[in-house]
Amino acid sequence: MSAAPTSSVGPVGTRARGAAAVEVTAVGRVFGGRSREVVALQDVDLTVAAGELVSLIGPSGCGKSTLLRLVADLDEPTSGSVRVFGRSAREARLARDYGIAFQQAGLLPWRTVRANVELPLALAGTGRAGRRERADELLALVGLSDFADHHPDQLSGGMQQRVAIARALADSPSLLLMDEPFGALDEMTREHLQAQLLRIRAETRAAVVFVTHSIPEAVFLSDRVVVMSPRPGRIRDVVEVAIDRSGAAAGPDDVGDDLRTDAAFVAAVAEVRDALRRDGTRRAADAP
Ligand SMILES: Nc1ncnc2c1ncn2[C@@H]1O[C@H](COP(=O)(O)OP(=O)(O)OP(=O)(O)O)[C@@H](O)[C@H]1O
Repeated sequence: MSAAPTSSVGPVGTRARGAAAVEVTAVGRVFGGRSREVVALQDVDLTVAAGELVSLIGPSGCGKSTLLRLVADLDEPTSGSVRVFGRSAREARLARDYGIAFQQAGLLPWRTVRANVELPLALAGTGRAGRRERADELLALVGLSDFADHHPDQLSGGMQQRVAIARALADSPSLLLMDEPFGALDEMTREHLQAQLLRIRAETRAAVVFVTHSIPEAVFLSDRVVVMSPRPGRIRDVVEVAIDRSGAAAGPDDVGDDLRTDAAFVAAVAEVRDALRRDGTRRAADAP
């Protein structure tokens, strides 16, 4: 694997003023040796503005997770470049520019639920009282206040995932990278957390890159839905979602029902579905 150069524009390690949250330029990622090459991504260009919420959707194996991992500096591109707030993905990771919530909750089993949520704050040097207050606030948000002193193995998979989401939000990151974070949850919890994500995003103005298999989820959450094609993974279509979310997720019990029945929502769902079908990726829409 040869990595792309990761030198920064501007002073090393500083966030470029006015820079996009994510700027992916001509990125390719090839796995394996010459005889068994898998071209997971090819010629991918994607810009996510500060504060924008962009979903990636496409059939299994089209490279959604790979793209997210490149942004998170968990992997390096074979070609092209990835920049986060104007600096390299590595510098952004070291500066804790983003929070991550992936399919696997990835909690530390020896720490309590609260201590897991507090972890990013501890790394950031937040004092004990501040950490506890923020963790308890986030655990209330994801409906787990009663489990703060439990350990992860005492929780269901869905509950563990909610802890991971709370942890990703702990340090109020400017960018959230989320890989099917609600995939394992029951429908009611999923809709609740989708609505809360909109609310959190409105409050924090964080940019979000969100991988999902669900067309309604992508449309409900996103300013733009990026439709990817099967291998080699490329961006084939971008659907703008111009729905008015100002009334969505008004309170903790709101699940965004008004938005989900809105004519513009229904039309956008149809548009994304058409885009997936045009690309011959009918299997992508496997969620309600
Ligand atoms: N570490 C790796 N080594 C070899 N091949 C890999 C590796 N990671 C991913 N791939 C391959 O790259 C392609 C893209 O995988 P990726 O996980 O990004 O797809 P995806 O769109 O997220 O899939 P899903 O929707 O099923 O999660 C697949 O063909 C996968 O087998």
